[in-house]
Amino acid sequence: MTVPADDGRAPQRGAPVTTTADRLPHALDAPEVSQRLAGRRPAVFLDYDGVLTPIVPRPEDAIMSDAMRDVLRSLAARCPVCIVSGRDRAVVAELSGVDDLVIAGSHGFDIHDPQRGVIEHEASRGWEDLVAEVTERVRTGAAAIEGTQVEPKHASVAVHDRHVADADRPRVQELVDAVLAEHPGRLRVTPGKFVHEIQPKIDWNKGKAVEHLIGVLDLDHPAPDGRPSVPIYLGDDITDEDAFRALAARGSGDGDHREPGLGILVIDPSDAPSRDTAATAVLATVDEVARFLDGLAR
Ligand SMILES: O=P(O)(O)OC[C@H]1O[C@H](O[C@H]2O[C@H](CO)[C@@H](O)[C@H](O)[C@H]2O)[C@H](O)[C@@H](O)[C@@H]1O
Repeated sequence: MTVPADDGRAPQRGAPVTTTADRLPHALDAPEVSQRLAGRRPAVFLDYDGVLTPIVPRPEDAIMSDAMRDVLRSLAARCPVCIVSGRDRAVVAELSGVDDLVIAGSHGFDIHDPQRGVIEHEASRGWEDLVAEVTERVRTGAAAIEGTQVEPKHASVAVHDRHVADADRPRVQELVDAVLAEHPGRLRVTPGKFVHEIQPKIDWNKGKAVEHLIGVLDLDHPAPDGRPSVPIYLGDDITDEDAFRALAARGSGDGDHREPGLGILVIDPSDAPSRDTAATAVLATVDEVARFLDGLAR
């Protein structure tokens, strides 16, 4: 359960506090961030689109810059770094040009560590036939709607409507609704930017994936140099709020002595001032993300 940050009530113990984007401090100079990091080692979880690359009109053009790749390499030499994306894992690896980081693709359903191989979890399998059937259904249905782009993934299928005429957008929604109705209770749609993402209806999300990774990577024990790790998650989408909430809920008392994490929302607050968020701080652009990560790497 979440409670608003400033409604006059004290936050409930264990409940992540939410606020709006326009009230978040800026991560590059927020005492909330520097104090939380002091004497600790960051463990960094990064969304891809809108965080490591700017949002662009076509998904296949979101290629990570050489400068961002250099920043990630420097950071990964100092602390754990994982990419947690809605995209297919192989596509993240290709677009980022990075093959030595942990990547959680398909909204955290498909996790791979270059050292450990595929990281299994409770939602790792069981939905393959459903996703294959739905992908074909969506491909067929979307072919009749000009401007749609279907993106098949390991554990979901996305239908983009950024380039669909406004008059035709309701047809995309109708297609999505029809597909869901054909599989009652078995599918859900996750929100995104001009995209409908159809997934198996399983209690798994980026927040659960991050918690799972914290366990598998042993991040709740001190680093080799003795410092505790502070998990930090940077994301821009509504689906990233699951990760912000998961990190904010840590270390809230009642025997939970884990280091609380930091959520950093990547959004220009003037674009979405009233966006509810469980993040602790904000960065406005991908360039600011690079500066922030570069600071962590030093
Ligand atoms: O979790 P993320 O790594 O942020 O991925 C979220 C979705 O990103 C991609 O779509 C979005 O970015 C595209 C490129 O900038 C843009 O053209 C599109 O309109 C956006 O929706 C990706 O294609 C999706 O599969 C991801 O789920």
